[in-house]
Order: sequence, then C-alpha cells, then structure tokens
Amino acid sequence: MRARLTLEGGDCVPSSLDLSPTGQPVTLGRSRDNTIVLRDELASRLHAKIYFEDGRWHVRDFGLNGTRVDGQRVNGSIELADGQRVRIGEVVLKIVLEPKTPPRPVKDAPATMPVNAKTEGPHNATKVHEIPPERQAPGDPPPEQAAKQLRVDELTALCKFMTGAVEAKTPHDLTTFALRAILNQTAAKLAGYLSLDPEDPGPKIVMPESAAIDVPLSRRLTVQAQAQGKTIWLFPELSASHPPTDSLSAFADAICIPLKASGEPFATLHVYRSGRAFSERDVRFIEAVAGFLAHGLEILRTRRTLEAENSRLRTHTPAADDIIGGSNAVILLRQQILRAAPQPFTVLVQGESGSGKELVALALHRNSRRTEGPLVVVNCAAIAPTLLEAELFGYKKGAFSGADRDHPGLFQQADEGTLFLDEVGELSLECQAKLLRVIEGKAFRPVGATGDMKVDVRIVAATHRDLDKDAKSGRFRQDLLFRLKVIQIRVPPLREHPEDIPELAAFFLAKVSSECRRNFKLTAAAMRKLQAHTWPGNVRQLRAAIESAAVMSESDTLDADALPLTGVTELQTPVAVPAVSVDLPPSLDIVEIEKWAICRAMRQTGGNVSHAAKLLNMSRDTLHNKLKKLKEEGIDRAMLTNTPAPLGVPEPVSTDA
Ligand SMILES: Nc1ncnc2c1ncn2[C@@H]1O[C@H](COP(=O)(O)OP(=O)(O)OP(=O)(O)O)[C@@H](O)[C@H]1O
Repeated sequence: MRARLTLEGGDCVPSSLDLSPTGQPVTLGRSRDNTIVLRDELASRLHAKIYFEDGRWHVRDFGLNGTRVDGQRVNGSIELADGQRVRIGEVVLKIVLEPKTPPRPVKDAPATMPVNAKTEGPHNATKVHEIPPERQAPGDPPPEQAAKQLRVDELTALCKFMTGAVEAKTPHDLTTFALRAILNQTAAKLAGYLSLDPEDPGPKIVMPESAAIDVPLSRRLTVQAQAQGKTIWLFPELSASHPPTDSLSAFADAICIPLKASGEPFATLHVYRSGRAFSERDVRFIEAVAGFLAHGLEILRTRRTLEAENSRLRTHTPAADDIIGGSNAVILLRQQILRAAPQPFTVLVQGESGSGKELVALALHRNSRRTEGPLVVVNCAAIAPTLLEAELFGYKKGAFSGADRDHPGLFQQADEGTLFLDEVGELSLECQAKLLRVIEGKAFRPVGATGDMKVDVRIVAATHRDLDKDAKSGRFRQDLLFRLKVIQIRVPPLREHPEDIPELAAFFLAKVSSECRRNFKLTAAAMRKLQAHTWPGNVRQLRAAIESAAVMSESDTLDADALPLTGVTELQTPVAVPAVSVDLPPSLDIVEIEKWAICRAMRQTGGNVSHAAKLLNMSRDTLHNKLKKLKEEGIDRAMLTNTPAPLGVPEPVSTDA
C-alpha cells in the first residue's frame, strides 16, 4: 500500500514524500542524514521512523520531546491510519494512504528510485515529487527516454550557449547570458542568480529584468541547496506547503542549483516555472548550463586576479625614469635607453656587478613596443650548464630522467616579449652556438623534440665581463658577440657618478622607511662616509648598506658608525671624485676585482659559501659557479681560504682577513 506524507505546518525538507512499502524506512530528525530533515529545535537528530510492516504503515518514536499522532503521544510505535497527522515539535506531516494519482513507475531511471528512499537523480538532484504523467508536455518522448536524453534542439541550444559564453568578458555578462539561455530553452518563467559571497559585486541577477523587483529568490531553497550541495528540484503543492507570502507560491515548480567549481558553492541558480512541472530534460539542460556557468565564473575571477597582479607588476617594472640620478653619466644612460628601447635590435648591457644592468634591461622592455608582452629574466650563471639548454629551449616529456612532462623553454615563454639573458658571458660554447642560431632568426628544437619551433623574442643580454677579451681568447664566440652588441649600453659604476650618492641614498632610505613604517634619516657624518666610499659593489652595495643600517638601528637617525662599511678613509668634506679606499685591490681590472672580492669573502668567512655569498651580495648558486670557474683556473677553495695571495689574486690590504 503506497502512501504520501505532506507537510502541513512547520519546516522540513522535503516538504512532501511518496512512500513505497518495498522501500527503505523513512527516518525523520534534525540531522541531514535523515530522509526527512526537520527544521525544528524540538526535534532530535534522529527523532522518528515511518516504516511498513505486516501490511500497514507505522511510526516509531526515538525523540526526546516525543512524537504525536493526531494529538496522541506515541509510546514505542503505533500504526498510522489514512489522514492522520504526525507532529514533531512544530512540524506537522499528514499521511495519505493509497494516494489517488500514484506516480507512474519508470524503469531503470534513478529519478524513480523507491520513492520513500532519499532520492538522487542522475543529475544528483533531490527530487521532491514525481512528475505526474498528465504533466508531460504533448509530444515529449516516453518518460524512460525523456529522463535520459537531451533532444537535438536542447543540445544545439547548449552548444550555442557555450560558444557564446566563452566570449563573455565579465561575470555579469556571463551570468545574464546563462539565464537568458535557460529562459529561451525551457518554459521557465524566471531565472535568477544569487551570490552566497557577501563581497560579490553582483549579488543578485534576475531575468527577465522586469521580474527582478517583484519576485524575491527563495531563501528557503537557497539554504537547502547550499546545505545539500546538490540540485533541489521541487514540485510543491504550493497551496498546501507554502504560505501565500512565500516567493514560490506564484509558481508551479522550482529548481535551485548550487554553483560550485573547485570548492564550496559560491552562488545558487534559481529557475521557477508556472503552470506545470519542469521535465527531466529541462532539469538536465539547466544543470548543464549551471555547470558551465560555475566554471566560467571561476575562470573569469581567476583571470581578473591575474590581470590585477599583472598590472601591479607592470607598474612596478621600472621605466627609464626609475633609474635614480641626475649626474651626466645617468642622464646619458637614460637617453640611451629611450633611444634603444623602441628598436627591434639586440642590446648588450655592460657594467660591473650591482651597477644597475638589470634595471636597464627592465627599462628597455618597459619602453619598448613589446611592453604588453612577457619579460623573462634568466641568470645564465645561476643555472647549471648541463641544464641551461633545456631551460632555454624547453624539453619534451621523457627527454631525460625527471622530464615527466613537456616544459616550455624560456624562449617560448618570452614569445612576443623580451628575454633578458643576464650574465650572458657565462654561457657554454655549445649554448652560445644554439643562441646564435635563434638570434639569426632560425628555428630551435626543444630537447627530445622531433620538430623545430620559432619564436619572436627580443634579446637583451648583460654581462660584467669584457666579452671582447673573452672573444679573443676563444672563451666567447666572436660571431655571437657581433650579434649581441648591435646596440651597446654601458652602465657606469657608482664610483664614476658619486654625485648621485645623496639622491640614491635618499631613495633607498625612503623605501626602507616605508617598508619598516619608520622615518629614517642619515646624519651629515653618515652621508660623508657614504660619499667617501668607493663602492666596489656599486649601487647594490649602497642599497644593502643603507638597508642593513636601518634595520639594525634602534634609532631612526643613522650615524656613520651604523653603516656596515669597513676600511673606508673618511674625508673631511664631500668630494665629487671619490677617495681611494684602503680596502681596494691594486688592480682596476674588473675580473681581477671580482676574484679579489671572492677570495676576501671566502677568507673572511672561513670558507663558508653561504656567508661569503651574503657578503658578496650574490646568490649561493652564482658564487658556486664562480668558485667552479676559479677552480678551472687552478684556484681551489683551500687556496682561497688559506693562502694569503693566491695566483695573482691581490692580497686584501685591510687587517680583518
Ligand atoms: N640608478 C639606479 N637607481 C635606482 N636603483 C638602482 C640604480 N642602479 C642600481 N640600482 C639598484 O641596485 C640593485 C642592483 O641593480 P641590478 O640588479 O640592476 O645590478 P646588475 O648590474 O644587474 O647586477 P648583477 O650583475 O650582479 O646582476 C638593484 O636593487 C637596483 O634596483
């Protein structure tokens, strides 16, 4: 004997349920695990059970606050008769035995699971009510098929929606496009989007727009869909279960779908219709649109975040104006950058370590026609020579052990933009040959690939080495050098423009002040000390000295002794030309100065590479590579740390070694 439970008072989900004698017992309670979830404070988590036994329906009470049938408290269990009302707290459910319009049995379709079981359709919907056969639209295929297949016109509409949806630029456009597609394809009267995120700029969108003011989207359905995380498909007997004030009372059927992509639902999609119930196909169509909408909205949001991040980074990429200094040397440098930037040619930036070569490369990109394209920076000295080729040109999955997927090389990543090859002088001869081919406009082949590829990349290279000298000694390819130095820019070392020290110091001081939320100042003595120093580490060393003094100082006023500069001959008055510091190596050959600095740092730190790298203001990898090269020249680590003056490396003059 079939039966039906219908809500008459209070709140529960679902609000009506068909019972089958062969189905599972129906449980009632506050917990979401129950077949009927009671929204009532007085209900226990599992409060009662309705079950079929000996040809009759019964109710068994488990609740603390009791269950009543037509006013009588249930002790243990009692049999239910037609028309009786089961009351738990404020919830009143009427039982009707053998309802007059029994649901039409549908074979195989999960939407017609034993009707008193928790129903989850193929689309994972909680179906509250079967669609009576007389509500099928004329011309619909039999329910068996209807439940399973979208028709050609629906699939066409879906494809049309998807094709158009990828063009949508904003979440609002995409949402209205989806709502319109639903209204056009189904017989829905109203479709709405309701955000669950309080910070969503478009919290509610209703189509047609004329209905937006008059029809609120059901809060009850929203809560239900959000809590259950799946489609709620309601065909309520509205007059019975909804007060006339309820927003759904004007409709015959309603669907509410939680929109979620990778996490919790962030919105719900409401679709209401009048006259008759939605068909199974309607629900499937709406679910397909909802799924696409949810993912589309997430993609648009991610894109927005990336665009904001990108524009933030662009604003932080320096232009020529961000190169500080009013000296003739820096004015000339800025002019050269502005002249070179728009040209399509390769630029070779030369200068000592820390003098600002990377800053120049960034400014070249920022002022070029490729500014909208990517800027990819690679430090050729920091990548092991064996890996460099794969890094630059990419590799295919399986090209070598550890290559578990295709990897686009830096050239590919920089397509239509700029590739900045820092420390280009450190490239192996083999890599130089490959680089030459790409610069000559020829194709390259990723490691392990069978085909060649071409990219449109402008190369800006930088080096602190004397590449002409290296080319003469055969260490660097002459033909590559010619290609690289179509435009040459020399970045002057700081000792050639000491008049910029006060401005640079003020700039770095302002930066560190804003980072530390303090207001640092330099005393006159401190400024004199800065101006008297010869800065072998150039602007980078100046910056590091100021930052280190600031963060280590308890006071906002930084005096000379706060500056971590040793062996400086302090002069009485600031000078235009710097004094020679006693800790300078005798030779001014930049390669020799670097060797001397490495030797000194290694000795000072007792051979600790990490500490030495910190002192030298370079990465550990860079120092390792440089140590390796020194070793190739016959200067090993022991010699560096123990010998006073290894192989032509000048002995530091100061006494702290
Ligand atoms: N004229 C300048 N104005 C402002 N900041 C500068 C200037 N020159 C250099 N700097 C700063 O000094 C630091 C070192 O600069 P950069 O990294 O460009 O030097 P580099 O010559 O590329 O060094 P390396 O050869 O070691 O890579 C950076 O923090 C940079 O912002």
